[in-house]
Amino acid sequence: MNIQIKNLSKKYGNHHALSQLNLSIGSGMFGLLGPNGTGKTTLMKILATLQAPSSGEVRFGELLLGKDDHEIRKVVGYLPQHFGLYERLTGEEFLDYIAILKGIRHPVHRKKQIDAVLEEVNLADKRKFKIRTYSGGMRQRVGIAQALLGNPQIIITDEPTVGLDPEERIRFRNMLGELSVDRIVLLSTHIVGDIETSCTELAIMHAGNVLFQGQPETLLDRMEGKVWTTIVNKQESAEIRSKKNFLSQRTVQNGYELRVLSDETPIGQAVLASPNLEDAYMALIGGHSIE
Ligand SMILES: Nc1ncnc2c1ncn2[C@@H]1O[C@H](COP(=O)(O)OP(=O)(O)OP(=O)(O)O)[C@@H](O)[C@H]1O
Repeated sequence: MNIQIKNLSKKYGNHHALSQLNLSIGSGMFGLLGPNGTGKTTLMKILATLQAPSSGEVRFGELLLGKDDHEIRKVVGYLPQHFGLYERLTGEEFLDYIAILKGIRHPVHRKKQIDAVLEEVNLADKRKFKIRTYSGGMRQRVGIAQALLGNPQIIITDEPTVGLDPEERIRFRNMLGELSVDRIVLLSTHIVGDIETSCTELAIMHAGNVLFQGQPETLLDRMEGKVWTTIVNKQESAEIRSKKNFLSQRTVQNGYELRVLSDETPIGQAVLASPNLEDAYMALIGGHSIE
């Protein structure tokens, strides 16, 4: 299974949320990275058949969005950004309810699937606990469990790591990584760290467009020799930060460590740094082309 998106556009009134977007998504974990308001949720909703595009084409293998939506819903599991859980139900009861809504009618089939998904998200031992007792990470794992019911080939998650503490975030990402071994897992996020450690491929989105699609390593290769770091005082820092090639700043013991984008030494004492994904993200979002 793969997803082919061609010239996809979505307008809300006069606002272009997506503009002629092209993406090709194969199996594995695919990260969709972009600032808030950039159109990620709109794209996820379109892929989950919850919203129609204004124009363009989306194919899931042979299935065409808009024509084969009933079939597409069987191959797609979706964890929305704002996901309501029934606090009074146990994890198991909630999944049973969703399984019925998904049309898994036979109680034996339902039980088998619920057992399997609870194992997959590592919640089997908490199945009899009420959802109101679950931590943020456990709630997101129930969210993935419901998306997995029906055994879809594609799992779409919209900003699933927001609100998780660092440990939960890492565990959650690892779990998505395991699920992506034999599926497409789409992870939308504005957190660079989510992508850095877990995605085999990524797209960087900004203002309804895709600025880059490919492997994280490709992006890092393109940044090689262009990222410089320098330690400066407060006044120098303010000066550099006002320039277009400024990437990021970190407070250190003897001042501020700045990272800047440049084809040659930007200032005397700057040294060449090993580029990271955040550098690439900041450069692309800042309007620099990285070829
Ligand atoms: N139903 C709507 N009507 C009008 N404008 C909308 C609607 N939904 C989204 N938008 C606008 O479209 C743009 C893209 O929104 P979208 O929610 O897809 O972005 P996003 O990248 O997912 O951001 P966030 O993480 O904040 O949800 C935003 O400017 C948003 O205000």
